[in-house]
Amino acid sequence: MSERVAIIGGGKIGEALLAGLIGAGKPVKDLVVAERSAERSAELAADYGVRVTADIADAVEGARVAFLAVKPDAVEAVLQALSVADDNGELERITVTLVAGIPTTRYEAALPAGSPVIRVMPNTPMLVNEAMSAVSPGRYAEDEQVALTVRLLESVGKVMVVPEKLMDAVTAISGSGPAYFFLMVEALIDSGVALGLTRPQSTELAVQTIKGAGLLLSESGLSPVDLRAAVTSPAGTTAAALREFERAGLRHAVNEATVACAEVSAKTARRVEVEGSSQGVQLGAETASEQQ
Ligand SMILES: NC(=O)C1=CN([C@@H]2O[C@H](COP(=O)(O)OP(=O)(O)OC[C@H]3O[C@@H](n4cnc5c(N)ncnc54)[C@H](O)[C@@H]3O)[C@@H](O)[C@H]2O)C=CC1
Ligand SMILES: O=C(O)[C@@H]1CCC=N1
Repeated sequence: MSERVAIIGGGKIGEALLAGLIGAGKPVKDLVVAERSAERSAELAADYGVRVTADIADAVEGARVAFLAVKPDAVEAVLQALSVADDNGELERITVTLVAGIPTTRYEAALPAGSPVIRVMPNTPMLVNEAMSAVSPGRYAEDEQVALTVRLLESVGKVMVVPEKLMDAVTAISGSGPAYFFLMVEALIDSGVALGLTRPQSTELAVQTIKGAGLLLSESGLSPVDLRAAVTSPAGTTAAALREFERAGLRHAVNEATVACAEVSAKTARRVEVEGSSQGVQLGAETASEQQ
């Protein structure tokens, strides 16, 4: 892993990628972060010993891969900076976007003709090398460039290659998914306190339970249905709890939540375009709906 990697945007997901790559053995000298917030830059430089610059062109100079980890509404400014950055000569730079909802066609329209673009939907467990990342190659990305991107992402978790039309669904399951489980654990901790546990007791019980349940699911090879059945004794305590979840419409809530998430993802490119044009920002020619 000697390729130089630039991360543009040192926020939550940019830091997760940075921490994950360093944890996986990527030398800090091969990493650079472009971050516009001075406060955030100082934090990242102090915590990871990585070079941080506010200048995107400086960050991507000589980089084999440029990961984009800014919010969707900052993408256009980053693309403008990238389009004026020197090309890498022989070394073709791969633009790997971690941004939700903006299609590869948008980047391809703004970058020099034929630039390889790869869209990725990661998640924050990348911080502990347990990411789930879905990868969709753009039309100019070559197999070797996809393989390099997959290899980098595999060093911080699991990777699945999917057609780009599935990215909204992926975002609704794994991209935003960690938040659903954190909400569940939050509610479980509060419930434990209401039942008489101290908050530290309830937190330890709930956190170890979600960790153990996740490991059991991923390592046993059994389905969630079988594992749930194994916990549920006839006329027992679990059956009483599950009946209340069903009565409250948990499955329906999960379904509605993921549909809402996917819809926001699908509308992101159009929203950014409308907001950008109302602020006089020019975006690339193609929209998400043209691409899908
Ligand atoms: N947070 C998450 O769980 C996930 C986020 N994503 C995607 O990752 C992207 C970033 O999300 P977060 O890390 O949560 O946001 P964030 O707001 O924590 O980080 C964005 C960072 O980009 C920096 N930035 C903005 N414009 C810049 C520029 N022109 N040059 C340099 N730095 C610039 C900001 O100062 C900020 O530190 C989003 O597009 C989101 O859709 C994808 C999967 C999961
Ligand atoms: O909430 C968001 O928009 C981002 C994308 C996936 C996870 N977080």
